[in-house]
Amino acid sequence: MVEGRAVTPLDEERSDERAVELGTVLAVRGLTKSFGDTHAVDALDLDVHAGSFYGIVGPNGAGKTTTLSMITGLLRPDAGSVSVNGTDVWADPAAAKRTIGVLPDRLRVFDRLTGAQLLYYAGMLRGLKSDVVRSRVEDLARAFGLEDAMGRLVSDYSAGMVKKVSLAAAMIHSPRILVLDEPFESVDPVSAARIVEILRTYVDNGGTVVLSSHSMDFIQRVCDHVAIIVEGQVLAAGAVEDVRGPVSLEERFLELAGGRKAAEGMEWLHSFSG
Ligand SMILES: Nc1ncnc2c1ncn2[C@@H]1O[C@H](COP(=O)(O)OP(=O)(O)OP(=O)(O)O)[C@@H](O)[C@H]1O
Repeated sequence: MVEGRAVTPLDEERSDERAVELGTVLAVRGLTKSFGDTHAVDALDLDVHAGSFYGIVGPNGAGKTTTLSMITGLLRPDAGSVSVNGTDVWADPAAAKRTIGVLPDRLRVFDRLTGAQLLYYAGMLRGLKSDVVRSRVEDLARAFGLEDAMGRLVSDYSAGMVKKVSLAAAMIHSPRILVLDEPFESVDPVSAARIVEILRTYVDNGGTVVLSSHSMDFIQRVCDHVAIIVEGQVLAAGAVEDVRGPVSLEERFLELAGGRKAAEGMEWLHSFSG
């Protein structure tokens, strides 16, 4: 645990109401999940304040997707609690999900629909009125640069376009918090810049973004807070400047995740056959 870590015993005693009063939109306590012998998430704590742009980083298999899936009510934890905007996600999933927009990893979308149908369907599922949905679909298509693709089947979209339409679907009900698992994977730099702008405006207006990414540069540039997760535990969390200290976030990450030893013991690779 390093500087900037927000969790104290006092935090743990804090009621959900008090957490909201203090501006904590997401409070995770002791979250745990195993798959057989694999301890994917191990008593993980996390606090995210309203209006944060919060990045979650960690090596492959660190437990990021498992954590985000439990936070968004998609995967039941073995132990621990998640409170979103004062609602316990696993005690009242329906209420919690109303306030969350989610872009899951390895997303399966209804790709036999057109982009417009998919967004319309997402809005109707969220209980919005038909005319509201129609106007939001138009706004989202414009914002994500998908106007020309709205009439085409999602199955014919490129990987980046699927990401964008899925992100648009996650936002249609104006959630208080957006939880995005690797939102920029497969997205071109121009679209990524556009998405960042949309997310920044959302955050500037009081929304909260929690996203996972493998790009330290992106997290350092865009996020105000970061948590480094290794082997299912938070090793460092807090304001990006506090977590990185005098070095770059990438260096700090490599230090904590122990990524410098990888090439040792691979001398045979340089012996070149034939
Ligand atoms: N459904 C599952 N069944 C079995 N093991 C799983 C399952 N989901 C995740 N795991 C295991 O849990 C661990 C954490 O996986 P997770 O997908 O959460 O990592 P991650 O940090 O998102 O990784 P990446 O950066 O590669 O996406 C891994 O060891 C993974 O193999």
